[in-house]
Amino acid sequence: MTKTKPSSSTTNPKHKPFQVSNRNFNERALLFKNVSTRRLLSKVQSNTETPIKKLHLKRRCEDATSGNMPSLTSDDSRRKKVKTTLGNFRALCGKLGNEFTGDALPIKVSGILRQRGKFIHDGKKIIGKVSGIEVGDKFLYWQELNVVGLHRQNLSLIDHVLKNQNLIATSVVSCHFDDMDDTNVFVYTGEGSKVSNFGKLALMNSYHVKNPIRVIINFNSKNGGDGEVYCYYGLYKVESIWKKKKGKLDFKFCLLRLPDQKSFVKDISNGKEAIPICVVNHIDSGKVPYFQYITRNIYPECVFNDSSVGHKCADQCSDSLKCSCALKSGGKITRVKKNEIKFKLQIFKTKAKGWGVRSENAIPSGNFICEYIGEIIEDEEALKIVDDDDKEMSSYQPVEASGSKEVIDDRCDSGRFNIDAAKYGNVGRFINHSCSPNLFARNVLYDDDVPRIPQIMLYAAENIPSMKELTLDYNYKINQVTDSNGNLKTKVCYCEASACIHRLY
Ligand SMILES: C[S@@+](CC[C@H](N)C(=O)[O-])C[C@H]1O[C@@H](n2cnc3c(N)ncnc32)[C@H](O)[C@@H]1O
Repeated sequence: MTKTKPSSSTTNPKHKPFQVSNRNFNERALLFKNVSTRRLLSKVQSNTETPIKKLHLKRRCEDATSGNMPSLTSDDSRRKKVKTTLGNFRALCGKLGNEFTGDALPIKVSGILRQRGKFIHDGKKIIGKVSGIEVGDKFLYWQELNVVGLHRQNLSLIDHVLKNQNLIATSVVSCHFDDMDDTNVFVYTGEGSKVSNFGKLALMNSYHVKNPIRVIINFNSKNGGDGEVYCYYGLYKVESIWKKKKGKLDFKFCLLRLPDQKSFVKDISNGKEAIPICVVNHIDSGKVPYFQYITRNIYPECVFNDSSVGHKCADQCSDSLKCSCALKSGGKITRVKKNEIKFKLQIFKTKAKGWGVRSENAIPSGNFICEYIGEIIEDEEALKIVDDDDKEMSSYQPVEASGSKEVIDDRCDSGRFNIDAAKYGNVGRFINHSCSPNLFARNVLYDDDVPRIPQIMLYAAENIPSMKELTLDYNYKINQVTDSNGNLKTKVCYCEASACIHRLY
């Protein structure tokens, strides 16, 4: 995912607000003088007092429909239709996945569905809510947005329509998720080849018209093989426009979320977990430090180069007494089919330990909570991280698979693996240590993963009431943690358990 510096403030001195005069944007210029939009936009005047006038553009275009108009089909049945259509889309993708790859696959599938007349609201560009779609809905392909009528462009990030002779924006797709510290304010930078000048004009007009615009955020993971997810954030209106540099086509549009919509909690997993993971902070104004959310471990190169690495038991590890991997972990290897989070986990700010994790649902003992995911690193690297741990509360001690030193060894040349979740990780990276933990860790082999290096799965060790912090025993040995120079390191434990030994290590 492209990471940009958060820039939610509309008072950034670098980006002065600009206003345009009607003279610079008129249909005559666009239609008859063959003046390019670029040239027109370059005439945008900064710092004029004239309010932005509506930009007119005559073009043959289908007429706009309001999504809020009562429709013959009820919203419920439309929703069912949306779900069925998306189900069909994904089933077809699965079917044709061997014949078509990359972008060709969803394009092919969308072509088939169009031929079959399966597009919802086909031919209509809706302004406002699209019946059958709800805030928080996720889409796996750009083309799915088109099929359900949420965003009718296959190439452009800004969709638009002619309404009363004005070209106005109907929806925007953005990859700049990091601009959204607060989901009520959305700063759209509108950069890149997929933002047409018509799109920008439409957004400018929407500033004047104040029509609702659908905002769709694209989470694109480059690591961890998690693919793309598009999430519908709801309806917004253009509140202000900022011009970055005089004479250039660089604009920022500040969009505000419209009231009276389903409340929306930012999901720190970016839609990658089946159940969204929200962040709450009732302690201070601190934000969760940046990391990339992944749902699969990232393995070092040596794992793939070394054919001896990875589990190769002919009997698929069915006998833990014979299996070498299981023997290495004291016969403790478990097999699981799926590592999907089933409980509504929440990341929250604790009083003394930085961020922690709790569940909004009560968790019965023995249930799977989550995997501890990150980058698999070797011991030497892990030492460097121990060196860094004093710098800030939310630094990450690498967690050894199983938490005990004897378990996983001889995988890479230099020995054991540790999991470092500092740059890449999942919700597991926020689970704190307790001397009386309510979770326990197990090494498991994951059925479909190659190579089969054990992964760390976390389970409930007892019945856990809702909103109680989930904790783990980090299993550090007191007076045995040293930095890379061999100096002994200590850390105070703030777990507050009656059995607390007051030292983490
Ligand atoms: C895996 S992270 C856990 C999430 C972390 N609290 C955060 O804010 O991101 C481990 C770090 O959390 C802190 N921590 C976890 N449990 C703790 C405890 N019982 N007492 C003090 N600090 C703790 C330590 O700084 C430790 O290095």
